Amino acid sequence: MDDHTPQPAAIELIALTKRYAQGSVAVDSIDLRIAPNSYCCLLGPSGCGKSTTLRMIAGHESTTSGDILLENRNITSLPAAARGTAMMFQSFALFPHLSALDNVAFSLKMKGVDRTTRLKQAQDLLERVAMGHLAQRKPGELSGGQQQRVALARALITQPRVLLLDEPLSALDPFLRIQMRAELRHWQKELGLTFIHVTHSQEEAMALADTMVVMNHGRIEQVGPPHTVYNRPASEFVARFMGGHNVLDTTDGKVAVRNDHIQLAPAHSGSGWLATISDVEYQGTYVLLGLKLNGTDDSVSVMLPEAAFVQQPYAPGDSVNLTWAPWQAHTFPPVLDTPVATAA
Ligand SMILES: Nc1ncnc2c1ncn2[C@@H]1O[C@H](COP(=O)(O)OP(=O)(O)OP(=O)(O)O)[C@@H](O)[C@H]1O
Repeated sequence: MDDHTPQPAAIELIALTKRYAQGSVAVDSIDLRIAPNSYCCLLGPSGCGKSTTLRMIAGHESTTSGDILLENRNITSLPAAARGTAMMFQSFALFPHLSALDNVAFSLKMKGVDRTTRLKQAQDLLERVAMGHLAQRKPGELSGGQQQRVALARALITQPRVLLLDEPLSALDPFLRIQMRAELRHWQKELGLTFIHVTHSQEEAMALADTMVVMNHGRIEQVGPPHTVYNRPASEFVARFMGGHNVLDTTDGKVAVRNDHIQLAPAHSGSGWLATISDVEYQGTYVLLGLKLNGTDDSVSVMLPEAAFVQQPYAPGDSVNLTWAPWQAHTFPPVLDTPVATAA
């Protein structure tokens, strides 16, 4: 292979489609390439098809049509255990009555690997995730973070090329969730594997992903690094779904303006869009203002740094002028029939 040969994608989806018996299309002919050794988050509202996509990659759900390639190998019809993928589930789904060691060794036991070999491999993996000293503990005797590491070791024992994570953090309390996501990111880089993580949380996806895949109604709306998706949303849906944006109808068509890119001034002070403050929410480092555009039912949100708010404290009922720099009004690219969704 010469230096210019592109590396095969860790996972490539080609026109992947899932139609359930009742006729509804859960995943609608999606094309996607996921780069090797990357953290990819599938993100979207409930029902957009992200879990179905993950389950098809895992082999836990049949495909209606299309192909799934793992490092250029067509795995579409292979059983789950033969694909080179492993799955980590919500809340880690450890067996409560088994020790950490037996949890990790479990799938080797199912494969008929002898006891000495499987326990040795399980112990080695627990050492790798810094859990060797707690191998005999049961899940109930471990912290959330320790349980996550056992779940990771359990998923890794089959030596997958790609780890699939289905909302692994969603059942945790907010504090632990933030700690655990930092750990997941650390382990992905440390192990040099590709992680594909399904979440409905924009914040989680932005914190974790090298590549975000935003889905809606079974289709891919946008693929890209978090910074690009946030600053250059490909559609009105992405701008609204990612949050932090106002979608405004201007003479140039619809534009997205970040709520921290809108300037406020008292209404008598110049030209701009006239609005009335309806809500003031103190959030610590910033203050979030809700406004109604005068003469319309449209709402706008504006985020002010705390210091700016202290200098000019606005209150519900105040009339203000809204302005933004022209380069901070993001227009949407024309809609393509077939979304281009290449991340590798
Ligand atoms: N077994 C099934 N039979 C019929 N329809 C299904 C089945 N599983 C999922 N669906 C439908 O397929 C669509 C996509 O579902 P999917 O679970 O992939 O969405 P999701 O984005 O993961 O949502 P959530 O975040 O709520 O889990 C939904 O409309 C759902 O109702």
